[in-house]
Amino acid sequence: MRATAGNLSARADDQSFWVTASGLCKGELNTDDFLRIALADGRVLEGGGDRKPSAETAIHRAIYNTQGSAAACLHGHSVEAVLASRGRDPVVLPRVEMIKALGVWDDGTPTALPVFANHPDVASIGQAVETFLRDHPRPLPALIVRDHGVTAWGQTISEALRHFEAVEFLLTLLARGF
Ligand SMILES: CSC[C@@H](O)[C@@H](O)C(=O)COP(=O)(O)O
Ligand SMILES: [Zn+2]
Repeated sequence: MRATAGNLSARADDQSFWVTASGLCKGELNTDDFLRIALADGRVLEGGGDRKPSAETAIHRAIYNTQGSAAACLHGHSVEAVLASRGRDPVVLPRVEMIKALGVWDDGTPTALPVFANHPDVASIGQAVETFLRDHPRPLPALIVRDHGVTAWGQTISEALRHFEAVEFLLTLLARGF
């Protein structure tokens, strides 16, 4: 998570979630570096002090508001995500063994990762994500913002990390010409 890129969140209860404060190095976080956000309207409910919530909080909120089972969302940037998201919409993940880490076990399950435009106004990305996830009730547990990076989610932090790492592996295959 180079140069303060990335943001991490976990659902707190059925009304709110914790998200990393904006602009921080993710390798140096402590418990003061998280803010609790209202799912209903994005207001800061707790924590942070002089810190602001992640600039990409709206994307996390869209996921929690549409994926009832999502308890953690992880966002990062990688060279491979930028390369693989260029010229592909959606990004169809290769059906190699690692696809099973995303819960894809048969040929009938689509492996298309939705691609969202990297609008400067992140709220509009969040709106696009919410609209897509409401229209696609059984999506892959991840999405990609073009020229930017992946956000993956899961029912636990560990599962969200597994999904994130699996997507990054599969994007690396595409970026390397698979
Ligand atoms: C290195 S700038 C990256 C940011 O613009 C953003 O994309 C990001 O992932 C981190 O934003 P943040 O507000 O710190 O959560
Ligand atoms: Zn980002």
